[in-house]
Parts: sequence; structure tokens; C-alpha cells
Amino acid sequence: MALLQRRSALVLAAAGEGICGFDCQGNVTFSNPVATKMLAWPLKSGQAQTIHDLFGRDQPNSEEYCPIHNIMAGKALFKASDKVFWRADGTHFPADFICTPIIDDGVVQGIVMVFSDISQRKLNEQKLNQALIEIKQLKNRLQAENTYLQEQINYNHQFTDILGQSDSLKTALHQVEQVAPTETTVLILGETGTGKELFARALHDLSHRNQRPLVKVNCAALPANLIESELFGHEKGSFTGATARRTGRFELAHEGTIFLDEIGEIPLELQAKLLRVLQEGEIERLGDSKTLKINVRVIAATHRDLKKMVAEGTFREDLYYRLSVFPLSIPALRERKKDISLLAHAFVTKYAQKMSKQVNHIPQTVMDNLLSYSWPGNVRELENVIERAVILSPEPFLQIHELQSPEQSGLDTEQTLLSLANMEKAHIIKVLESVQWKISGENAAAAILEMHPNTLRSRMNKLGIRRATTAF
Ligand SMILES: Nc1ncnc2c1ncn2[C@@H]1O[C@H](COP(=O)(O)OP(=O)(O)OP(=O)(O)O)[C@@H](O)[C@H]1O
Repeated sequence: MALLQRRSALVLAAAGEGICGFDCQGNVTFSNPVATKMLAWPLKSGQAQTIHDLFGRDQPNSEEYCPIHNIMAGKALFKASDKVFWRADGTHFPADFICTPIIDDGVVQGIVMVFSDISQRKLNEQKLNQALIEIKQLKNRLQAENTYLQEQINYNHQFTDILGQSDSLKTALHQVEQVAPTETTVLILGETGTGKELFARALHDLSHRNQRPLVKVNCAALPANLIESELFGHEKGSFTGATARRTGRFELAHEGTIFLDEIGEIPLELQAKLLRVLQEGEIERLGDSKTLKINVRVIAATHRDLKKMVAEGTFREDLYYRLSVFPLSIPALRERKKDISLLAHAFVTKYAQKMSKQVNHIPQTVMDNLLSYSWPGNVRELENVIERAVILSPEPFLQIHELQSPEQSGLDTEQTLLSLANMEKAHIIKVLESVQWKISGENAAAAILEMHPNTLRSRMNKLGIRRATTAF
């Protein structure tokens, strides 16, 4: 018997877990060395230490959590995880434990508790969780950046340089140099294809933010119900179809520049939110009440007449004033004839090279044609026309057959189908365009048409001839 006791004591001493015995009142009856060390017990014989000194102090309903109570109530096993165990010195540690009854002659005499300190495991779990959160955040950000960069790769960067010799273009470029290094919001105004995006890039490239991205949002290309989530982001499940969390463009542009193209298309209800971002630099993701501080420079662009939209009530006046701190007007191509020749040559070189064709000469008749056309699609249209012409032209001369504005085509090819009034209208427009819409004075339209300027004005009124309005 003595040998058995000695062996049992050796087993208890060798166990790697804490082992304690308790009687039915919860008094400690024995503890192995690991338990004594873990609990910093002075546990000397005769010292009454109960199970509640080590466990359950912080539990609201101690009966429910009391191992003695549970075992006495008939449970053959009582175990729990991540519970607070108190040391004799008042400190504590988290532990997992398992309790079983000590039965003698069919009667429960007490319980034995085996427990292990899980501090290190919890610490590792915490570290792992933190690392997982960081990885998730990083993943979200990388995904968002990747999507954006992918779009940027698809964008044709070849003409990042702004070409032009005309005074009006030089004035605009000078303004870019002045405003780019500031933090001022810029509103770029100009007809379609005049190079507004090119100017936005130039503003960003010349700014202190050029190491961070220029993030573009085309407000016209997005359905109204998606613009908000595109701009500000959303949490998973914030609306039907929001299957994953999405970083908004404003967040993506943090410390960089956001380019809001076609700002005139932004729905009225979203304009208030945009104003708040501009004023306070704060955003909230859809479905998340947390406010995020962002530091973004805003460049907006439109071909629309925002002032007119304000008057019509479709654009907020306060937002208009906030955006138009520094309006930058890009002139239409027809107003800078000087640039047509320069751009035409540059595009011929570009596309001839691209198509490995020796097209390198623009005959004077073709150039005259290019110069007299009104270019409603501006530089983009010119570029497209030249690209097609390079494909179709026999080397080395550029040939263009397609340049006919609606008015011109009316005169030149469909003459027989037009009424007299329409012919007159088309002719007046053609003459006006050839003189940049100058009505009176030497070599102006009235002189060419051999009319009094006032007569010309009244004919124009009657025929509904107006110069195409621009946004500025
Ligand atoms: N001054 C310029 N020099 C060289 N290329 C130009 C110039 N202006 C415009 N382009 C070219 O014309 C095309 C249209 O330019 P961009 O997209 O910047 O115009 P946009 O005004 O932003 O057009 P939209 O209003 O349709 O968005 C682009 O391919 C651009 O590279």
C-alpha cells in the first residue's frame, strides 16, 4: 500500500498539468507541484484554501460555474475553457480545466481538477488574429489598388504631353503651372475631347501628390445607384449585390488626387455628400457609420454649363462654388486653328509608326480641309480621323475623304434634298465658322456674305443659328 502511495505521488509530481483535489466542501486536499507553482500557493498543511480562492471569483452565478456543485449534482465530468484562475498573490491567468469525481464506496468524496495555463496560447491566438486582420486589410487595399491599376493599364498613356502652340492653350497651360502645386480644387471646363483628362493628369503630375495615385471616376459612366458606393465604398451586405466589402475611390485616393470626370452628371442627392467631403474631408462607407478622415485633392471636369444647371436647379449652388474655386477652361479645337496642324502632324507620325506605314506628308488641300472643319469632337475626333486616314492612305500622302460637318454635308452632298432656308442656314454657318464666328468688321462673316451685320444677325436669329455653347 505504501509503495502504491509513493508511486501515485511520483505520478502526480511528474504530471505536466496542474492537478488539485478538493473535498465536497471545496477545500483543497492535495495539489501536485505544477499546480502549486502555477497558483503561487504557499499551501501548507492545515491551511484552508478552497476552490473558490482559485476559481469562480469573477463569475456572476457561482453555482452554475462551480465544479463541486456540478459534480455533486451528478455530473460525471465538468470541464470549461478559458476561465480565470487566481494565484495566491492576487494575479490571475486563463486556464482550461477538467473535473471528475473522487468516488469511494459509491459515494462522492470530492473532485479532482486537472488544469493548464493557456496564457501563451491566448497570446499566440491574439497575435494570429491581429495578423489576420492586417492581412485582410492589406488584401482589401491591394485588391482595390489592383483593380484601379488594371484600369489604368488599359488607358492609353501615349500622349501624356499636351501639344499646342495657340495662345489660348498656352494660357491654360500657364494656369496649370500656377495652380498645380497648391491644394486648390480645380474645375476643368471644356467640350468633349478637348483634353480635360490630359490636363487633370498634368495638374496631378506637377503637384506634391504625384507619388500617390490619381484616381479617376467617370460620373457619367456609372449608373446613378452605384456612384455613391463607387465614391465612398461599401460594407458587405449594405445593399443587394454588395457581396463583399469595397474600398471607395476617395479612400483609394487618400493623400493623392481624385479626378471627378463629368461632374455635371452626379445625381442631386449625392451632391450634398460630395460637398461634405470637400468641406470636411470625411467619408462614410455605405452600411458603416464609422467616419473616415481622408486627405484628397479634388479635380473635377465637365463639358456641361454648371451655372445653367444651378439656375435650373439640377446642380447645387454651394457645390458649384466649392468646385469652381479655380476654373480652368480648355478651348475648343475650332477656336485654336494653330493647333490643328501641329496635332495633325503629331498624330500622323504616331499612327504611321504604329502601322509601319510611310505616310509622312499632309497635302495642302487636306490641311485646308482639316483647318476648315468645325471639329465638334475636338482633339479626340481629329486623332480618330487621322488614325483612319493613315490606314486608308496610299504612301506617302495623307488622304482624308470623310470630313463633313452636318452643315457642310448638307451643302456639299445633299444639296438637292435641302430646302432653301436650310441651304441658307448651312451656308451662313460655314462662313461664320471660317471666321471664328466674327460677324462684323473687315473679313468678317457679314462682309463675306455682303450683308449688313445687323441683317446677318436677324437672319441668324430667324434661322436659329447659334454658336455651339460651351461650358464657360
Ligand atoms: N493638347 C493635346 N495634345 C495631345 N493630345 C491631346 C490633346 N488634347 C487632347 N488630346 C488627346 O485627345 C483625346 C481626348 O482627350 P481627353 O480624354 O483628355 O479629353 P476630355 O476632354 O477629357 O474628353 P471627355 O470630355 O470626352 O472626357 C486623348 O487621346 C488625348 O490624348
